Amino acid sequence: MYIYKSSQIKEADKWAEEQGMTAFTLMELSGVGLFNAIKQDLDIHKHHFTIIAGKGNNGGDGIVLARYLQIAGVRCTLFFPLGLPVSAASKAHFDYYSSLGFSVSTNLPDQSGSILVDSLLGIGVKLPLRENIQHVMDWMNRQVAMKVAIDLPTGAASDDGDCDKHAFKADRTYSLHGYKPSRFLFPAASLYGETKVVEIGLPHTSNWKVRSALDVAKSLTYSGRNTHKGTFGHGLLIAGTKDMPGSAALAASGAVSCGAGKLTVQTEKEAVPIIASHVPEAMYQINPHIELDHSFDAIAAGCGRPSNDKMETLIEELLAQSKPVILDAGALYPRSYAKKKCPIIVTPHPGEFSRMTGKEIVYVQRTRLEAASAYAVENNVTVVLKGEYTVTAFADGSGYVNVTGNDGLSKGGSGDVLTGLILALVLRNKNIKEAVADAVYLHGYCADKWKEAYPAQTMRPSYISQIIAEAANEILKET
Ligand SMILES: NC(=O)C1=CN([C@@H]2O[C@H](COP(=O)(O)OP(=O)(O)OC[C@H]3O[C@@H](n4cnc5c(N)ncnc54)[C@H](OP(=O)(O)O)[C@@H]3O)[C@@H](O)[C@H]2O)[C@@H](O)CC1
Ligand SMILES: Nc1ncnc2c1ncn2[C@@H]1O[C@H](COP(=O)(O)OP(=O)(O)O)[C@@H](O)[C@H]1O
Ligand SMILES: [K+]
Repeated sequence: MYIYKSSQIKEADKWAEEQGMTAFTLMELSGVGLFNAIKQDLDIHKHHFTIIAGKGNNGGDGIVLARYLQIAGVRCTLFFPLGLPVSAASKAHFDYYSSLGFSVSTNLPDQSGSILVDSLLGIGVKLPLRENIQHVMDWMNRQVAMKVAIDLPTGAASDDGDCDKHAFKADRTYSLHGYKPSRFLFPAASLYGETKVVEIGLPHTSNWKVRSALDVAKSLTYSGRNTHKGTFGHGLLIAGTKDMPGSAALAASGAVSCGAGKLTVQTEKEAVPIIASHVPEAMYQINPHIELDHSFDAIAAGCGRPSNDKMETLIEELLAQSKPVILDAGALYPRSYAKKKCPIIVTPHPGEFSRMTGKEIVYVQRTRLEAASAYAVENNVTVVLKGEYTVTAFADGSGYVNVTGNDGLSKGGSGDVLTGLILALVLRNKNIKEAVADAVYLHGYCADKWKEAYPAQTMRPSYISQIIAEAANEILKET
């Protein structure tokens, strides 16, 4: 499924119009698409729909939906509390609707029917909400009904996570043509409820997508013939200290459980027996340097390591060699990647990303897609900006939003496991973009599997590696 900013939707509409697809027709396609999607999800004949429409094209979608519901014999009433439609396509649909003898009102009813549809504002919203609409929103939020938003909940921004305090709190949202970025950006994301995309027949042009099980399955099935441990790559994990051996153990377990052919852990001498007791498959190295002609196929560095001069020296060595490098935790600091000779993947959580970029965490969180993408393009690196709806942004401006994972992962050590998973999949898949996005998906999927069976709080980061096998099986079954 694709993600579109409001400017991209407007461009798509303009392009379609230039090809002869009028705004009136696009609105018809939106309305019929909404009707079909809602009919599929709900027993519409058992409900009474109250549709609250605005003066723009979001309101127009509500008018078309109301017509299809009325024609199907479903109880439906249409209200324009802000006044009658003003946009040309909405006016035309309003006239057609009225010509069929269906009535409308400009006053709010005493109470909503069992389904309340928010068709007030969509991507044309400019926050904050004006006073004239605030009381309408408050009335809508007070109603006891199933609350359904068209395109986006009124009062949520489209392209960032901003929202108004009077915004509509939807149980379900039907988004047209693609998700809007705010679906994945807090606080707006919490207004959407369950969200579905309604196709309206426009071709897809966005290079931002939500990663799906189908995309990931490829990574899990490749095995090959006549293979040996070298086939699946030799990874180097630079992680852990004598005080923090656990991070290295978690990342190493993640890497071997997810398919790394061979793994060497570079760590402090005192940490070796502890890590080895968790990961007997790994080999160990104490020398804290990387030679230019090393024999590893990919390197991950930083888990359980402090940010200090020693780390910076190591990173200079890493940037000078040519194999893919994953940088996490102590390896994440503001620096230039201009002289790098290798593909770089940085995996910050929002706090680390704020430290790397000098931007406030609140700003980072509200603009995660934009902020991660700008950094990836500017520095020619891959960015995995972690958290709920992890954003993976690539140097070519494209990216993925991840929808797997849950609060069971909100525990120290989850990020270390992810680094191990990314290392393993980068070793196995020459397509780094796929490898990174797949690792992020799989990591979250393991947590979702746990949460299906047990309370999220009982999840431990170390379980992720144990769940991978079953999770991989399920992903394959889903596709
Ligand atoms: N390809 C697709 O996906 C297609 C999408 N389509 C649909 O079109 C929708 C976009 O329609 P749009 O551009 O007409 O804007 P829309 O969201 O109706 O808002 C404009 C209205 O909001 C008002 N308003 C704004 N801010 C406000 C505030 N703070 N407080 C109060 N009022 C405020 C503004 O008032 P004004 O500023 O003009 O006075 C104006 O009346 C899109 O979301 C989708 O549903 C399809 O129909 C076609 C194909
Ligand atoms: N509520 C959540 N929903 C989805 N993923 C989450 C959630 N909380 C944490 N995670 C994931 O868990 C991992 C935490 O990483 P990080 O903050 O680096 O932890 P640590 O450094 O302690 O290992 C990230 O992959 C993040 O996306
Ligand atoms: K809406």
